[in-house]
Amino acid sequence: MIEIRNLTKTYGRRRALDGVDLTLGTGVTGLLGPNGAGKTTLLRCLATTLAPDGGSLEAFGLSPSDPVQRTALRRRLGYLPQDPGYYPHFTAFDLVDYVAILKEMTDRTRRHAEVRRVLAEVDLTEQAKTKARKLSGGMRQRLALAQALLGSPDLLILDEPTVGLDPEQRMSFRALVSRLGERHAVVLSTHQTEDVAALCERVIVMRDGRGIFDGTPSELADVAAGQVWLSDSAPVASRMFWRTADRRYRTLGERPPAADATAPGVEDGYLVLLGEAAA
Ligand SMILES: Nc1ncnc2c1ncn2[C@@H]1O[C@H](COP(=O)(O)OP(=O)(O)OP(=O)(O)O)[C@@H](O)[C@H]1O
Repeated sequence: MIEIRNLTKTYGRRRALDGVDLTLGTGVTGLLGPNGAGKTTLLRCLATTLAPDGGSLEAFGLSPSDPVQRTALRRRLGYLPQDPGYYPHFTAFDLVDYVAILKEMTDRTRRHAEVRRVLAEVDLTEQAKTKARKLSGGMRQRLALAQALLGSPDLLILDEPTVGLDPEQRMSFRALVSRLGERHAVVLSTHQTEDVAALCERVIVMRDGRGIFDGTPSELADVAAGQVWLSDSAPVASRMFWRTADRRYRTLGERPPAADATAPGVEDGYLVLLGEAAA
């Protein structure tokens, strides 16, 4: 459905994308990677808001480099950018309606029905008449998602959708996105390994403008197999350890004295992978 081949993008002397190859289908795909890895740049190319320098990108057989096909592609995608702007004095309804007008939904009755539908989908029906500036951060994030859902796009592109949400909001947001993943292709970027474990069928780890891992969350966790340990005292010889909720020490790497082996999680695999990539 989406084919990306050898995609490159350079800002000045900085290679933000350094030959990305990717094929995407339905379901939820997560892009994970440290700051500056190129996630936003890749999502912006996919959302057709940024032109790559080289390589090819095609979604649903449509290429954004062709103006006519680009317009057709835009009709089939919804995009939640990293910093969605909003007009503070608009109500939730008016904001989504405004985007619907920009999306060329000209029939007023049908457009308003669609605005009500997407507001209900993100559980903001009761806030429809509330001004955007009075909404909480989590509600505003859901409002931004609502505009991306207009017209039931085949492809949803979500750039760090869980940023700024509290744990409860994150949980309901994840439930919403995994529900959407049943019907749409969803690509999201995140710094939260819990997001990936909870809702992505596939995870791509990026670093320095390249994909360095492509697999399921449990395959990513397996990268740290045999390298995760729990002990009662702090491991003196290791720098990769942290306190757990049950007041033990979780160590990545060599086995500390008197430590028990434990099953790796997505975060463990991610950290080991980044450590290996940096070595
Ligand atoms: N408009 C721009 N002008 C110059 N450099 C840019 C621009 N946008 C991004 N970059 C650089 O390109 C690289 C990739 O940035 P990008 O925002 O795609 O990374 P990211 O993985 O999304 O990072 P983060 O997790 O911090 O959002 C970084 O080195 C960044 O500084």
